[in-house]
Amino acid sequence: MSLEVRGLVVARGQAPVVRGVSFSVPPGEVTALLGPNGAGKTTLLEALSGILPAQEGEVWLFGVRVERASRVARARAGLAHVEQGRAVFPSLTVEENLWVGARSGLEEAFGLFPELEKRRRVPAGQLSGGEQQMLVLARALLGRPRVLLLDEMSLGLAPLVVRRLMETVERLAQAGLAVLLVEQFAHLALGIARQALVMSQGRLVYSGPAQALLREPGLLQEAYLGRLEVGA
Ligand SMILES: Nc1ncnc2c1ncn2[C@@H]1O[C@H](COP(=O)(O)OP(=O)(O)OP(=O)(O)O)[C@@H](O)[C@H]1O
Repeated sequence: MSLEVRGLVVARGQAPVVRGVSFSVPPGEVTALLGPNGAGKTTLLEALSGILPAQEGEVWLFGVRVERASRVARARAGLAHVEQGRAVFPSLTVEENLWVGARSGLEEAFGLFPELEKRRRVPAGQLSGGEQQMLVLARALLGRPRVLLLDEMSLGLAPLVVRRLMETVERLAQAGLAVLLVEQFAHLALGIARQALVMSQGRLVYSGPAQALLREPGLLQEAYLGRLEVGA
């Protein structure tokens, strides 16, 4: 397994927001992490990448325990986290934004996103929302991660643009990456995922094949409402 999580508890202030979550993310596929607003998905990703501390539980990256390791150490171990919010440096050009990430790998990034190559000397603030998201993703990939955490890339983007991003995510997984994808467009996420996890009120209420949720929309609805047991 690329990433393994056991009994993870994470708090915001005094209140536990992630309450004993266990799952694993294998290489070479997308695992979708779904759930209603406030379920704890962002908090979970932040604890995985070391932005927030874990109160209890274990996080394993390629067989090494990292729940007390720094953010930088986890990044060095192969973890990349694309946070919510699409933060680019607006006054820097596309190229300069990528140089902030690394000095090499630019052509690879442009291979993945030809849209960006055409606009490499344009200030990132002038890009469309979709192009900015491609830039953020390209920057995360410059470090050649082996595990990729993606938090709601689609926020505020048109469905067509989201589809384009999902296709790229699918290709990245096919090339060997382990992807944990938090996504509001549940059907698009399930369409490229093998496994799905659904969180509700800090707990995992579904953990199983993505296809099962796609085939039975009622199941997804029940999971969102927190009426399913894990593994259902
Ligand atoms: N910075 C914060 N300080 C205190 N509480 C927070 C903070 N951010 C989130 N919370 C609370 O933690 C809980 C989980 O929020 P989180 O953002 O992790 O959920 P989410 O599933 O990612 O939802 P969303 O889709 O809205 O981002 C919510 O009850 C939220 O109100």
